[in-house]
Amino acid sequence: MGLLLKGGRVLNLENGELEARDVLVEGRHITRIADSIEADAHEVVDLGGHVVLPGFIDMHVHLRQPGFEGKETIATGSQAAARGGYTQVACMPNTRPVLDTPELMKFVIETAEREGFCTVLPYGAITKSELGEELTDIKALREAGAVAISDDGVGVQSSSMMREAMRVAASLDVPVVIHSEDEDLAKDGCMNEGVVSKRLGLPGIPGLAESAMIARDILLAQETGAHLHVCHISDAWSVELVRWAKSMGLNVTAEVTPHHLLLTEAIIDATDGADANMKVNPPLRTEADRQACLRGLLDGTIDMIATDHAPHMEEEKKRPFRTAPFGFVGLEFAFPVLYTELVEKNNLLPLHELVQKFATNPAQVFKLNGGRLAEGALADLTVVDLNTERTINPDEFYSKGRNTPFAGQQVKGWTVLTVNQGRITYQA
Ligand SMILES: NC(=O)N[C@@H](CC(=O)O)C(=O)O
Ligand SMILES: [Zn+2]
Repeated sequence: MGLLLKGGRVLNLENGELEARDVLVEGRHITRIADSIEADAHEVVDLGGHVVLPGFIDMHVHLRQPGFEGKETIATGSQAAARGGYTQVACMPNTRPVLDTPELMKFVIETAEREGFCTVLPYGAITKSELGEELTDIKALREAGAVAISDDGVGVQSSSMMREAMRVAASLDVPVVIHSEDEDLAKDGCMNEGVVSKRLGLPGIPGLAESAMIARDILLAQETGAHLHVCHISDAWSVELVRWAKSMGLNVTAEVTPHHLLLTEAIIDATDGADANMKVNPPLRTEADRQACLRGLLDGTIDMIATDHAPHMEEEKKRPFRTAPFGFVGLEFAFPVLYTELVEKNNLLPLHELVQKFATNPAQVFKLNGGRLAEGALADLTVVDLNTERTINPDEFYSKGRNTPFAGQQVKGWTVLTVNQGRITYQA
């Protein structure tokens, strides 16, 4: 018995047309897409004209397991992902212990298969315990299923260590995914360095702490031939550097978060730094930085959207701005908030181009099986309602995290159905 999705409109990812089609899923694959498919002998879901998209892929999430299960688990985080229309997420290794061994790759993959609601692709750490002192066994991590390597949460400070990591990664065709942060420049800042941090008397993190590291790593990627992927880009010069690297033909890619595309430090200014739910790393920056990120996304300098879903406990986020942990949740509303702001309200790009940044591009860049809607493709898909406006309400989250500055916003584009490898993982 197959799963028959009747009466949906399938998005043509090339030309943006919405085509009235039925979609038949058998086993883990899409077996037919046609004007009308006979319903007998299949489980039928009526899509009522809603829009069928390839399942979203998020290359930057924190699932917190093992070690910080109070913040999130593989089960709750992947369920949040499914609710947000995601079918694949790549989880960062800044857990406890850090994901730096083949056994831990196996632990994440098997826990997700047993308890999860989407495909979970673990990152292996670049250095043991993310201490920046000793390289992990990158080959063994890859063989155990690491999607790429990253020390996300911290930057690799030592240039020679990063150079060696890129040499090994290049020889194994493993992407190097960087949290670019020069700790010496970032010191113990808690927000963007500038007029607002000065007014509030809070220690700042300059944009340079990010861009200087990106410059270093682009040069190392040039020398070693590694594929360099830049995480959560937030600064105008960083975007410029990635644009330059691409123009030189280097294998450099980048992601941006919904918050760096839509928010600035002005929200911290307006609330006098009283709410640590506005604290994230890299920090919300200036309007000029935000515009640069937006331009980078629109002209293809930035390849994809990633949420950097980073759940923390409510008590932790109630601490003063200076001492609360960095991070926002994002999986459950990333698509609606960007669809509403970029496509619906401001007409900055068409729907199918936004979807490319949510699905097609991450699949292509990281060579994943996904991001396609076609007969024979993996049945990873999401169905969204582009008409109904609803409020982003943290009380409804499947994630254990409630920490988001987007709470209360009214947005459209909510997922009504998610299918991961033929299995319904979310239904509104
Ligand atoms: N982004 C954040 O503010 N926090 C992330 C770490 C990270 O992605 O750098 C976290 O693990 O909480
Ligand atoms: Zn990071």
